[in-house]
Amino acid sequence: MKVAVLGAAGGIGQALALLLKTQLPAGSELSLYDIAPVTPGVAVDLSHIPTQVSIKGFSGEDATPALQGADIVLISAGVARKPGMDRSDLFNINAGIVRNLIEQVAKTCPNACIAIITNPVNTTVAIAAEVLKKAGVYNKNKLFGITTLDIIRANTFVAEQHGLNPATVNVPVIGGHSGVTILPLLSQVQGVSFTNEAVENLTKRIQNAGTEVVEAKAGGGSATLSMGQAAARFALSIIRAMQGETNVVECTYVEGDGQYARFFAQPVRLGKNGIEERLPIGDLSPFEKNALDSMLTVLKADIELGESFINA
Ligand SMILES: NC(=O)c1ccc[n+]([C@@H]2O[C@H](COP(=O)([O-])OP(=O)(O)OC[C@H]3O[C@@H](n4cnc5c(N)ncnc54)[C@H](O)[C@@H]3O)[C@@H](O)[C@H]2O)c1
Ligand SMILES: O=C(O)C[C@H](O)C(=O)O
Repeated sequence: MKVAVLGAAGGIGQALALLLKTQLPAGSELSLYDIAPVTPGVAVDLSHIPTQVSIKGFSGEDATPALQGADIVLISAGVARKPGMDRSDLFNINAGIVRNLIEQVAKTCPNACIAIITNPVNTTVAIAAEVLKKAGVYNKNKLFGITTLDIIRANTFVAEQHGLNPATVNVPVIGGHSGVTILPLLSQVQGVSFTNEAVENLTKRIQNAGTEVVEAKAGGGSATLSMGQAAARFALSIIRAMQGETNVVECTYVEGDGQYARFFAQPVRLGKNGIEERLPIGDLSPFEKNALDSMLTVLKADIELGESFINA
């Protein structure tokens, strides 16, 4: 199993690489790429951790050497938010970075599972899909936007509020990964009930949690460590499913049947070839139905922006 991390010298990339070096199955290969010259050094640093995971680092303009033979490509290359910015403000820089990297993935490891962290995720995943389509190698079962950070935040906040062990809480989060498009389904949390006021407040906090970190870091970037953990969990789930474990389910932003929007975050069952089954979002409360209806204009516009970036 070979996992490539693109953007590996960044805040997320380094945290993610550390978690993968210590948690990937024995015999795996970890390949780190970033435009930053420090990247081979990050790999040397991690290589001193005694695990049965081999690691190499690559820098410069060409990602190809890092991508040769990759089964999974995780992309966090790009710029992060500063206070006062929305994720959509990152589009101008990150759209071109994702396009360029996906073109190289399409040529070098077209059968890999590709998971995108780079914001704005609602749009960068659409960009990736269109680049892969143009190259004739798009497989909608192997392209993911990572929204796991929304799930782990929701689990943490619910557990804190109700005095529970967060490891036992599972909040499905659907829609997309920005503002109102992030919709936690609190009505589906087993064994916990919420007042209407608590649902509104918690939903807002989960939607705003990225901004909470951006403001707390005061110009020093956005979530990196929690995102490293979220991306590692998602990557390890893909790997467990590829290696034959059954019933591995994660919420992730994927191309589905288009019932709500072309791309939509929903639970999926992972398998040997990426998505095995897109699972239903289940019953929604009146609050959640209303929130779902109201997010769709924003989500569809985010997706169209990505599609037209490639096809215009
Ligand atoms: N999906 C999510 O839930 C989520 C959560 C947190 C952050 N993010 C996003 O992840 C991205 C990265 O965040 P970060 O905090 O790691 O930022 P960072 O600035 O710390 O790291 C980004 C890295 O990308 C590299 N890079 C830039 N252009 C590149 C290119 N063309 N090729 C290869 N590497 C390139 C930089 O050298 C840097 O090392 C941002 O867009 C951020 O908004 C997403
Ligand atoms: O909020 C950001 O800009 C980064 C990320 O999308 C997050 O949710 O923390």
